[in-house]
Parts: sequence; structure tokens; C-alpha cells
Amino acid sequence: MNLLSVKDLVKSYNGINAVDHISFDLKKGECLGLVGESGCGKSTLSRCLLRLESVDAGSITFKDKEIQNLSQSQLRPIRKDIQIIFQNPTAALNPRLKIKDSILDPYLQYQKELSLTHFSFTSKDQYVNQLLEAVGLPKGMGDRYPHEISGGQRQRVTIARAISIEPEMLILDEPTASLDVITQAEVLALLAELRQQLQLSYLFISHDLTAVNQLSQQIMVMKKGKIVDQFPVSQLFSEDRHSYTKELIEIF
Ligand SMILES: Nc1ncnc2c1ncn2[C@@H]1O[C@H](COP(=O)(O)OP(=O)(O)OP(=O)(O)O)[C@@H](O)[C@H]1O
Repeated sequence: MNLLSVKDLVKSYNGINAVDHISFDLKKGECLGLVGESGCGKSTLSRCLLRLESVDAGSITFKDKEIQNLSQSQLRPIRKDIQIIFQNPTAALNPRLKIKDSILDPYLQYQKELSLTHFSFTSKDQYVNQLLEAVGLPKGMGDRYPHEISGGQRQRVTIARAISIEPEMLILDEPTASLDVITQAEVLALLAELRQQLQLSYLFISHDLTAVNQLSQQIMVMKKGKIVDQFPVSQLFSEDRHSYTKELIEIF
């Protein structure tokens, strides 16, 4: 079953298509990797999916509903269901808020619309501790501030915040790019585990083909705004790959 279906999506800036007639499907529970070099349009695509950007043409269907023309208020339930993890967790967390207050923020915004099944809310501290545990952080960490924890721990906090309201889908926009190699591997392993535990679907955006290969079931390759290749991960090394995909394989 497709959770997300994108057809012929176009977004242009100053007459140039940053996203150029892109089509793809994301199945429920799967990780779809999107790989491509800097400037190919990956972030523009993710901003279009979240409707942080208007779309010039094409359609975005999420849970059988076209969302490309919805108003900001109509988008509210969809924004609950699609959360994003950014490259830089330091910028994503308010330095003046304790970790627990950052984690609680989405819950406080959406509590009237939520019916949680994996997590439960009996008290703020109990809920935050459940989420910290889910991302492999110690309970007491909620009382610290972002500058008092490591970059890898900060990214775990942004993941805890994103999963706190049990979204259907995460957009992972270079989620490990700011981390050292060992921490990258740990965060990728956590994301793989959470996808299974919480039946999440991921759009995993990265320029790192190795990371994409590790986490994804399907891969698409983007170049200059277009998807030039799309295949199941088992076909990565097949002769049928596009010449650009082969170039990327050579680099990694
Ligand atoms: N707000 C904007 N106004 C004008 N041009 C933009 C805007 N946002 C992106 N672009 C252009 O669209 C193209 C795609 O940019 P985008 O940031 O989506 O690429 P990317 O693949 O995410 O790159 P990176 O991996 O470096 O983040 C680039 O040529 C960029 O200059």
C-alpha cells in the first residue's frame, strides 16, 4: 500500500526547475532512499512534500488524499503525520529549552488530536522518559540543555521529538551528516530499529550512498532535479544501473 505517491512534481525558481517532473511512491513501512549530489534538488523536494514550499505542477497524494493544494489549516493533520529530521540537530533544538520541553512541544501542539498506541501520557516526565528510552538515552537527560549533551545525543533527541506524536512518516534529511562515523552508524541503527518497532515509513535523503544502502528498501537517484534511476536495494550493483548511479557507486 502506498503511503505517499508523487506524480510529475515540478518546483521552479526563476524559471529553472529545481524539482523537474518527479514521480515516485513510498510504500507503508518502507524506507525509500533519495541520493544525489549537492544542489540536485533533494531539499526542495522535501520542502514541497511538507508544503513548506508551494508546488508549481503535479500532485502529492498522502494517505489517498491530494495535499498539494490544501490550505495551511487543512495541512495541520498531515503535518502531524509527516515529521522531519534535519542534518543539524543543534540548529533544530531551541538552546534555551530543556531537552524535555523540546520533546514535549509536538505533544502540546497536537494533544487533542492524538490517540497514541506505542507511547502513553500519564505525566510529562513519564512520557519524556519513555521517549528517551526509545532512542537509547538515559532518563535523567530531559533536565539537561542541548549544549550539555553530544551531537549524537542531540540527534537522538530530535528523533525522540519526531516520533513522540507517532507520525506515519519521517523525512530524514541527511540525518547523520554532522556526526562522526561511529555515531553515524549508531544513529542509522536506531532509525532502522524504530522503523520496524513503530511501522514508520522513511524518505531518507542523503548524498551518502553507503548510508542509503544500509537503511533503504528502495533507492532513487536524483540529478539536476530529475529522478534518473529507481530500483530495489538488491539491484544496486546490477549492470542495468544508470551511468550516473554507477559513478556514485565508484565514489563510495
Ligand atoms: N529558495 C530558493 N530560491 C532560489 N533558488 C533555490 C531556492 N532553494 C533552492 N534553490 C535552488 O534549487 C536547486 C536545488 O537546491 P536544493 O537545496 O534543493 O538542493 P540539494 O540537493 O538539497 O542540495 P544540498 O545537498 O546541498 O542541500 C539549487 O540550484 C538551488 O540553488
